[in-house]
Amino acid sequence: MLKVGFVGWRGMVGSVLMQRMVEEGDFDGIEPVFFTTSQVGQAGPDVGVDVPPLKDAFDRQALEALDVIVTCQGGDYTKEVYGDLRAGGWKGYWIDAASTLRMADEATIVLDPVNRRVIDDQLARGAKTFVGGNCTVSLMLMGLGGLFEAGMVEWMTSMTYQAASGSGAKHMRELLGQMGALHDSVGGELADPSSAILDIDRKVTAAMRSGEFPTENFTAPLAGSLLPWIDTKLDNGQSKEEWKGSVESNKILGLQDNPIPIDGLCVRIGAMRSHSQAFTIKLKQDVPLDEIEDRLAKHNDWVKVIPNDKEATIAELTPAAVTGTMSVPVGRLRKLAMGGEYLSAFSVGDQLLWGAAEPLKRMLTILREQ
Ligand SMILES: NC(=O)C1=CN([C@@H]2O[C@H](COP(=O)(O)OP(=O)(O)OC[C@H]3O[C@@H](n4cnc5c(N)ncnc54)[C@H](OP(=O)(O)O)[C@@H]3O)[C@@H](O)[C@H]2O)C=CC1
Ligand SMILES: N[C@@H](CC(=O)OP(=O)(O)O)C(=O)O
Repeated sequence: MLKVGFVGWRGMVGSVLMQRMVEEGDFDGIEPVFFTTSQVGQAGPDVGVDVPPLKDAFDRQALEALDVIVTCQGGDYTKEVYGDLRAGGWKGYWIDAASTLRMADEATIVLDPVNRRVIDDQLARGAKTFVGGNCTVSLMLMGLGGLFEAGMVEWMTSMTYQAASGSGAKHMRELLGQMGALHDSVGGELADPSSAILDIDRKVTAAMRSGEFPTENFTAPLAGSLLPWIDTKLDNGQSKEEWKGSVESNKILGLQDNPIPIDGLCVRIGAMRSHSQAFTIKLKQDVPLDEIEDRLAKHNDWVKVIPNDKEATIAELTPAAVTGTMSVPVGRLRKLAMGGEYLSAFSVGDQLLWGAAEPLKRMLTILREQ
């Protein structure tokens, strides 16, 4: 029976992972050990099987005794622990949500409905380090996997609409705080149907720009606004989030030697936990739309093609409809005015499920079934 250590299980990503593993009975047939950086000795989570008290996440001996370590603790933990463990000769499997190791040669980015072949090849070669992809990347590939599988894509842009959860739990709280502050600034006017909308707008804008507006985490208003920059700046002017869209996608697809150009702008919006993306896809050939829809729909069990009409789009292709579900709808499929080789698409997906926890959960299952 695999002895599996979980680090970061009580964080936001970790909690979603625990929830999914309990739902699918994934704790049967493994020996789970739970770790913490702050609550050593306290009771572990209720996952339906007996678990020992929480162990210290920096206890080398306890970590070295494991066959698998699954961590959602974040990049700082990975930096502090992974290198030393490997240098000390630990040969277990490391499954990680953080970006730290993704582009390292020894690491495989896991998204098995898209790259099971790559994962199996790496396992056969003795690879031991498996990392979940960036959320927008994983969600894009879950939605558009059929086109990549068929080798149809010449290049692609991805313009993202990313939810607050991608920045963490405090940011989700702050978004709601900002929404509340905006509402509070015009509570009286909203209760009065005859109040002038431009007065309401002026007051809301003043509230947003005031020193009291809660912006400690985002550093700027997000509610009622948006933030067209995510993560740090690279020398070429891309944000790091935009860079990931290209390098991680090609690594997942096993196309590093002949990468598909993928680029775009990453934007934070006031959604809670589902990321959306608008794509312009340059196809290698003018393929009929019905064939495209068919390939997309058949690629995996979670993608859902939404007809390109207003009712279906508004009912099914929004964060409000998708959050908390495993579904990755893709719609707004049509040929653009530039010509038959130019396809538009729009997709939505839960950033904490397929965007973070699910690929890790499934990698653990792949190891169990080996
Ligand atoms: N692949 C992807 O797209 C994504 C990856 N991530 C990765 O996952 C990492 C973790 O993200 P996220 O889950 O948002 O981080 P959280 O901040 O929610 O949790 C991280 C750790 O904080 C500690 N913690 C302290 N206070 C609390 C509290 N009140 N409730 C819960 N935990 C608490 C816990 O560690 P302890 O028990 O040791 O105190 C927990 O494991 C990120 O740093 C990132 O690397 C995140 C989002 C998406
Ligand atoms: N950066 C993503 C979330 C995230 O954690 O990404 P990564 O796993 O690549 O660091 C977002 O802000 O939406």
